[in-house]
Amino acid sequence: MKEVKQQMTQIMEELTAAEIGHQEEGANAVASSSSPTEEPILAETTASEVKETESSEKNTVERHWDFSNRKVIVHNVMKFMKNKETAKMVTSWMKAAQEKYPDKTIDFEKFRKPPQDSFVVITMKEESMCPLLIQYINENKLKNKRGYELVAKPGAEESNDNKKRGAADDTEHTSAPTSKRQRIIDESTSAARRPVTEEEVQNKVTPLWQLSADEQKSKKMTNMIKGCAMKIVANVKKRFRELDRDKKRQTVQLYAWLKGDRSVFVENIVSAPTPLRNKCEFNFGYRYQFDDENKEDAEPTKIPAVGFMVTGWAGGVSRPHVCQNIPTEVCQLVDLVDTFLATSPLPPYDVKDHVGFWRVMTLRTSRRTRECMVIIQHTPPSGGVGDESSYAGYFEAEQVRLVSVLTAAELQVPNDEPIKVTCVFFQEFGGVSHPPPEHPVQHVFGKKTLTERLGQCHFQISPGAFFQVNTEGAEILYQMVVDRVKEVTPSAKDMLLFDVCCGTGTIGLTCLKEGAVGRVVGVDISEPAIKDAKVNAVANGFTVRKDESNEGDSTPKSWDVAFVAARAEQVLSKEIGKAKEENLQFVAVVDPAREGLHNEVLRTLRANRRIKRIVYVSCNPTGSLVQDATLLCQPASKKYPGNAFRITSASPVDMFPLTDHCEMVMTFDRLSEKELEISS
Ligand SMILES: C[S@@+](CC[C@H](N)C(=O)[O-])C[C@H]1O[C@@H](n2cnc3c(N)ncnc32)[C@H](O)[C@@H]1O
Repeated sequence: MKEVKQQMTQIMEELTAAEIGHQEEGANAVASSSSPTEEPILAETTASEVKETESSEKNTVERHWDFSNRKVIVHNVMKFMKNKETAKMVTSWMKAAQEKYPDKTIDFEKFRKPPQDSFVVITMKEESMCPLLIQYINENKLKNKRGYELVAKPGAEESNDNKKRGAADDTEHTSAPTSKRQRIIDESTSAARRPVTEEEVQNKVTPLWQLSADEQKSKKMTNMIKGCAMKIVANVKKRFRELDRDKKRQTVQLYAWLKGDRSVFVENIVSAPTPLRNKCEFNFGYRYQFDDENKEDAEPTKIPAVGFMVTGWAGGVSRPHVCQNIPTEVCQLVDLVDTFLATSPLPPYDVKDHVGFWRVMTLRTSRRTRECMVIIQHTPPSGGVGDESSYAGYFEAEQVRLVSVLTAAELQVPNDEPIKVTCVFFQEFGGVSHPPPEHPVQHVFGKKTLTERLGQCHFQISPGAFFQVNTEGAEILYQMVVDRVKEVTPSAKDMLLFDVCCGTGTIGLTCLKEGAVGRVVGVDISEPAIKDAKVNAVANGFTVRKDESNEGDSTPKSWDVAFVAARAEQVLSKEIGKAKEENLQFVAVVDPAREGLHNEVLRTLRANRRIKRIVYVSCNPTGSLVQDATLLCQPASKKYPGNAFRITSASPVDMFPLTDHCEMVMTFDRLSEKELEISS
């Protein structure tokens, strides 16, 4: 504790307000097309160009990809679209997204559309606009002219692979366009190819693998203090200054809690006892074997395989065995699938040219319940996007053969009985990028869910439902939430918990089981997760509220839990309204995805005075948590009414040892009228 306080003081001294302010994105390196005959490869068009002259077909060639946090990539757009046509399409998305989120500003700065590729990269004016555009495109299931669904993703997510492809890609893109199949052949025989080293795999998957546990903790602590806690304080103070400048408003004095040096004290980080993941995702592709690595123009042998694609398609697939966060039973399954692929007539899917069959393998394992779920994603047997091949003749036989390989396996686990595969799903996906979580799966073997034990509860998990990826870490995280909820409980039975973004109901049900609250209302956008949550409630001994759509249901009137499958921003206010009819106190736990909470959810939480405490579990503490915390703590406004909150605890939990990620449990307590009083 002392150590952390010293660290905090030191950082406070080092850091000026300017340093923790918003960092502007670096300028893009853009070079003009050198030759008029050269095929313009990466056309970039700014929003002002679109607005000023729609007819402008100005193309420039960008030497380097720039995938910063303000970028959105939309896959499955038509190839060879004219610049004017692309501009029209992008502008129409902005307009529609703006209509959907009228209280936000959504606009883009520029876009790039490589003519022969089926994606467009859009640079938004601000980072916060990206999730809104992504949400609009993905949720509305926009389609291209051929009827393929568009898939929008944050540019940052695709940055690493593409950045690492770097120079090789530039060369390839600036040469004359070649046919898809020719390019595959060229690639596979490229003399420039080299084997990806084990160190590169570790650097990509577990970037902190060379640091000791203490060094990792110290690095993450600094990030949580500088990149999260201090940023929030700086942002809230900035809001006060802005209000001060706004003459129309009454001046609001800085709240007392923001005045000290240590407005937010960050507790010492607690780490998961093991880095092992319970969910691993691998790509199908080729492993390149070099018989003579020393030979300059050595040509590799292509071996179909499943594993990590750490340097993009060109680098091939690498074995995950060197990564310390991948359990041994998972590596054994990877080996088995590699052996299967060696004799499979169906090729791995080429993520670059969108041909081939086997795409992604997802494994979920539980060492506690000894279960293992396998999900195999593949292109439609009739061929994927732009793929003229047909795999239908082989698919059924190969499916049967793979299932029998998987289910015959006895996966050895240290000091325990072997684990067997308990369920297998296939997932047909014809899009270019990743399917959304609700994309259907086809059950082909065994159980339909995986069961995991956490604390005193057990949970069933469907293929499309979210579940924390580090079981032991999740137990620590949830206990922390239970403790924070218990702190405000005068009498647990009178306390109702709103579990916002509840997934399979884990947090709410754990709080109920631990006697921290008397009732839970959980909301999650994912239907499979909510179905699981309802089953989990009953399996753990609780009564589920009668579903209003299910008239004649014999569920008793008194209930312990209600789980609602909907967007939190659409139903939270209504659910709070219903709960107000009963004489209960409220506490909220929010655990959103990386984009953070929708503004409507933040507004609802602020406006409802009965919510005195919010426990915020964040997987993006230096990003969306900073924004959301600022909105909860800034002075009341028309848009965000209700007494502000203050941060009363900030506890980092390292759920992802060896990686840069860290989870934060932050407690927000509502300021009383007295605490809001103007003080000088
Ligand atoms: C980080 S997970 C947390 C799940 C759960 N609390 C747990 O610990 O397992 C985030 C959850 O937010 C859900 N989600 C995403 N957007 C949402 C929205 N707009 N409304 C409600 N839930 C949402 C996802 O389906 C996912 O289950």
